[in-house]
Amino acid sequence: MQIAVEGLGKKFNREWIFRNLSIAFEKGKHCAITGGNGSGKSTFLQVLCGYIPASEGKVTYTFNNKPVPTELVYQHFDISTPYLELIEEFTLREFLTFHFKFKKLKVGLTINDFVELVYLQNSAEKPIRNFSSGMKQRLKLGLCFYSQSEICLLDEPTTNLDTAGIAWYRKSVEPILEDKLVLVSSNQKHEYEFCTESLHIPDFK
Ligand SMILES: Nc1ncnc2c1ncn2[C@@H]1O[C@H](COP(=O)(O)OP(=O)(O)OP(=O)(O)O)[C@@H](O)[C@H]1O
Repeated sequence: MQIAVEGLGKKFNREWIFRNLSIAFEKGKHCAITGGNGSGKSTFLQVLCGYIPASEGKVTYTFNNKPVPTELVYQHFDISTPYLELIEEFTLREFLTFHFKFKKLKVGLTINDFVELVYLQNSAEKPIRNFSSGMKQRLKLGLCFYSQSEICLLDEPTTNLDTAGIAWYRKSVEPILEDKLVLVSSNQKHEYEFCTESLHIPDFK
């Protein structure tokens, strides 16, 4: 699996957020996307996965040596970002049942296993609108960790997590590193210590 980024640029109105950005992401080479607040880390991740269009350049995805059309790329990744909306009216169990009709849960896991892995076993029948921000964050991360997708995009993964939650994140991300390509947009080293590569967005102004 490979994601090739060539001459990528994104501007909002007349302001270039990044430009002339070329890089290749490959399985096993987990990458930290770094830069200060407002430098364009989230924007880069969203362009990468096709949520918002590039202003110039292109992103090409290859799986099993075959190119994947942009409109089908979503089948291969999960993204956790502060902007991601959950369906607040659903209970956790209803939400997971719905979500895993479209995405595949990791082989061997059940929805009950998932709920335990994200430490939400006492909240399976609770509406998501009543979750705390840390509970929602563990849910978002779990959706990335425990799916069959090959790519895991994590935007500020420990946002809203307390010390125990951060320890949970660090422990939970380790086992997925063998199966998935993980890209982490972050300013905090403890979120991306496992990464072997880095991309500093301000270098592409
Ligand atoms: N939809 C939009 N329209 C106009 N400007 C935008 C839009 N989305 C982001 N921006 C601008 O693009 C720049 C980069 O924002 P982005 O959220 O990608 O930064 P970031 O590096 O992820 O920041 P942070 O670390 O604070 O989360 C900012 O100046 C932001 O105001």
